[in-house]
Amino acid sequence: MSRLVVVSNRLADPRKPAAGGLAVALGESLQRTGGLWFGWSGNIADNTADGEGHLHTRSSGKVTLATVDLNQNDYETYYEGYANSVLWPVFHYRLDLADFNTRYLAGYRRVNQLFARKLKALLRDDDIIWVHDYHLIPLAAELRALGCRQRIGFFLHIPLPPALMLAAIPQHEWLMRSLFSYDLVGLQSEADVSHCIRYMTTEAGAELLADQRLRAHNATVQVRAFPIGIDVQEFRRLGQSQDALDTYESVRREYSRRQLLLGIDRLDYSKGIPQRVRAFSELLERYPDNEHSATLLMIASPSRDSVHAYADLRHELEGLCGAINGNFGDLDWMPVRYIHRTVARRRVPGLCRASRVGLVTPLRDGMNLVAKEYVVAQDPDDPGVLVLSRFAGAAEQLKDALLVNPYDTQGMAESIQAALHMPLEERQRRHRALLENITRFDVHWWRESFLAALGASSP
Ligand SMILES: O=P(O)(O)OC[C@H]1O[C@H](O[C@H]2O[C@H](CO)[C@@H](O)[C@H](O)[C@H]2O)[C@H](O)[C@@H](O)[C@@H]1O
Ligand SMILES: O=c1ccn([C@@H]2O[C@H](COP(=O)(O)OP(=O)(O)O)[C@@H](O)[C@H]2O)c(=O)[nH]1
Repeated sequence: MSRLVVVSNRLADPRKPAAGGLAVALGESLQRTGGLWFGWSGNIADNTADGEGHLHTRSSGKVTLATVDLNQNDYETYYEGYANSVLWPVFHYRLDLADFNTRYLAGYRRVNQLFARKLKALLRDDDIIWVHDYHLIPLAAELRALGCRQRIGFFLHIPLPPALMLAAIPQHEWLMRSLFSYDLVGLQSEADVSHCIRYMTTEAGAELLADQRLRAHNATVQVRAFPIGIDVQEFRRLGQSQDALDTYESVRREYSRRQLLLGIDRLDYSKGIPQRVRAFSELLERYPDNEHSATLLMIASPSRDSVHAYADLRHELEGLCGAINGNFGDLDWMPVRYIHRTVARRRVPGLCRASRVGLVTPLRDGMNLVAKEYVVAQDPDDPGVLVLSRFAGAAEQLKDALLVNPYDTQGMAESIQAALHMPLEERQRRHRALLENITRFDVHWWRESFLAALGASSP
């Protein structure tokens, strides 16, 4: 049987839980299949003779982890620069936040070339290679240039925006052309697939063939949606652990007189966190019955904080939370608890189960795994309600959530009020339907269906 080689910027030890959806999902997937997981070590090392990072390998169960250090310049231009100041904002529809600094592209190309060189030395002829996310779009082209003939698939974890938005990236032709070096390109949603096909046919002159295959530049690539899922069984097991039970009990005790609303995100402008706080403020204004009762608990895990837009967001949020607590708070009630810290993953199920409402309100999100985790964590006899942005990839699947528009403050306040007062029977019905979908399309379905399609693609 062929070995699976997974390549991603961010790795996690597959036997240790991690924050960030990609690392969580890939760790859980690789635990099943075994194989090689290659990517950035997370370290910055400037002291090598050739200026190139060392390769480290170690085993973790059935998985070999192979990682490369980056030097400071590459970290700044590739990770903070091209990946997180060009591709991340544009792919999340935020052209206003993009910084098209020409220095970034060189770093992005250099690191993709470095990864290709280091990885090639580890490859076997019959490996199946699965590359992940926007950091590594040109990796297959670099591997092909070095003579690699293996099957290579690509999965994009973030949204793919409409054609004209992509076209704002000065190097969009080069970037999108490099997708033709893959045999299969997987996206999170049907909306992303339609944007990709439209871009390829209108901007790249591609011909659309049967089965969503596109032909251009002497190559054919298939583009399909494979919405990522969670490991439902593993998350349930996590929910039954002592840590999860303790978290649940202590949160229930602390908020016994309150209705808890919960948000868990990386502190990222794509997650719609200020919009959520404004909607909560509107809720208290319009429906005063919630005063002294509703409490918004927001866990905002630090992320990419040396990129300007993230620091700005942090300040904005601190101001908003301070204002709402000042305006509405009382001696015995703080409406918002904002925690700028990562909570250990083992605490996530207990927090979700103790909350009456799960607030997942991104302005754009590739998928959003927290939405799925929130549902799985609920007590089926007395489930909480998921309030979900229609702009999260998850909304294409989770139609039984209360779908909201995060730009509509009033509408979102009304939906939160409806969630807080939803009759038990309706909560149970919605929860059953959501759980069925999440269980059916779990992370193993995602991995198996992507790899089956990659195996069936013409090499
Ligand atoms: O690695 P970081 O820069 O710290 O960021 C964490 C990850 O964020 C993004 O996650 C995405 O993948 C999730 C799983 O498919 C998806 O649910 C979510 O909507 C995406 O935002 C990013 O795409 C990853 O590469 C990062 O590792
Ligand atoms: O403080 C935190 C914040 C997030 N997470 C986990 O990190 C993942 C976030 O994935 P998601 O797809 O929602 O968003 P991303 O951060 O990847 O954009 C989920 O599994 C969360 O449970 C966590 O364990 N602790």
